[in-house]
Amino acid sequence: MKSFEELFTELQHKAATRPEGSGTVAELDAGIHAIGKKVVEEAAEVWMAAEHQSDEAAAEEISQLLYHVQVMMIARGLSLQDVYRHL
Ligand SMILES: N=c1c2ncn([C@@H]3O[C@H](COP(=O)(O)OP(=O)(O)OP(=O)(O)O)[C@@H](O)[C@H]3O)c2ncn1[C@@H]1O[C@H](COP(=O)(O)O)[C@@H](O)[C@H]1O
Repeated sequence: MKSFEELFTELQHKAATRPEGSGTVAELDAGIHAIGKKVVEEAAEVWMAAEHQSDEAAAEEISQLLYHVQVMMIARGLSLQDVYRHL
């Protein structure tokens, strides 16, 4: 299990070191437009899971949405602090 902050640190490291086979690197290379489509797709899956599926399924979809939002942050060069200061 990992926290939001720990995942963000891991993804920043992947972006910097670009290991072979990383889905994060592939998604970053696909660009903002493609990442945006994943964010919207996962947001819709969160909505559907929350309305129609189990707590476990909803939690899993939410984790995937958080992942893609973090990838978007890294693609835009945003830090956690850049976002947290709006919370
Ligand atoms: N937490 C995640 C994570 N959540 C979601 N995803 C990706 O988002 C996709 C969403 O799943 P779906 O069920 O919607 O599958 P899908 O629509 O069929 O997905 P695709 O066809 O787009 O692959 C998954 O297939 C993963 O590619 C994630 N990919 C990676 N991570 C974590 O990110 C870290 C770095 O991963 P890599 O860069 O791949 O090493 C690791 O700790 C991973 O556990």
